Amino acid sequence: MMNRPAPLPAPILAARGLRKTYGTTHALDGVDLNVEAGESVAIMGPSGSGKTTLMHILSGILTPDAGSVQFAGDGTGATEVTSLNEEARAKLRREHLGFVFQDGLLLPELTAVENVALPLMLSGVPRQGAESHAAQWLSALGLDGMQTRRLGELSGGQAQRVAIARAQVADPHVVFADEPTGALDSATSASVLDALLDSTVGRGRTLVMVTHDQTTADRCSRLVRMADGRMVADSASAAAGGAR
Ligand SMILES: Nc1ncnc2c1ncn2[C@@H]1O[C@H](COP(=O)(O)OP(=O)(O)OP(=O)(O)O)[C@@H](O)[C@H]1O
Repeated sequence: MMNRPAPLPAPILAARGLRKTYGTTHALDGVDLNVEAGESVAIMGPSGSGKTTLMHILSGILTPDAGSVQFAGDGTGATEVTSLNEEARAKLRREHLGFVFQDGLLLPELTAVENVALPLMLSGVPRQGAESHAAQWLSALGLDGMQTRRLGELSGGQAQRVAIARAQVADPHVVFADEPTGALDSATSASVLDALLDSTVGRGRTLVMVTHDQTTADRCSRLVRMADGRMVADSASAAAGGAR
């Protein structure tokens, strides 16, 4: 038994006062969000409510008009993502963040193992080492024997598993997923979601996921709801100590 509580770790992501406007549209209208390491956060809300904009700003794909995002997962203290230039944000994304999109976005001319190895090779890992690590991830995601298949030779669920392997291969602290099962039937969707959760929060990593699907959201430890560019509900603040 510990006789005093461990110090609270800093959130892995801390967003303050995020605003983003497109013309007269307030895509984000003052969003604050802390994400703790090991959480799986589902972001839900109507179409156009700002979910993707929020995720893109949290992950340094987009910069906000106002507000800040701090990332504390690279072992060097908190990095103010919003003050980095495009090149530094690209490096941070490549080395510390993973991405899974609805349509996988695999390169069709590359094999599964080449697609998964690519992020490592872009970070300077030699091809052989990158591909052997990629093959291990494909295997962990149930894709033994699929290494040399191209996108057109994979089912939708298999392609999403390849996309998950690619998102994990550089061992990112946070994986961002935008409707990762949105294009799949419900049985395939459930097994791909299992793979995504096992490979992220199952290993103590953090998952931030946009979804329209309540069943998918229910598998996450936390649910954040957006409406009109604002966060209108957060299960972590609804229950004392957070809903985990
Ligand atoms: N590049 C852009 N240019 C102009 N308007 C944009 C742009 N990106 C987003 N918007 C607008 O900002 C608002 C929020 O968009 P966002 O994509 O974040 O919503 P969302 O909740 O992810 O929607 P969906 O569920 O339909 O994907 C919408 O009104 C959208 O039309």
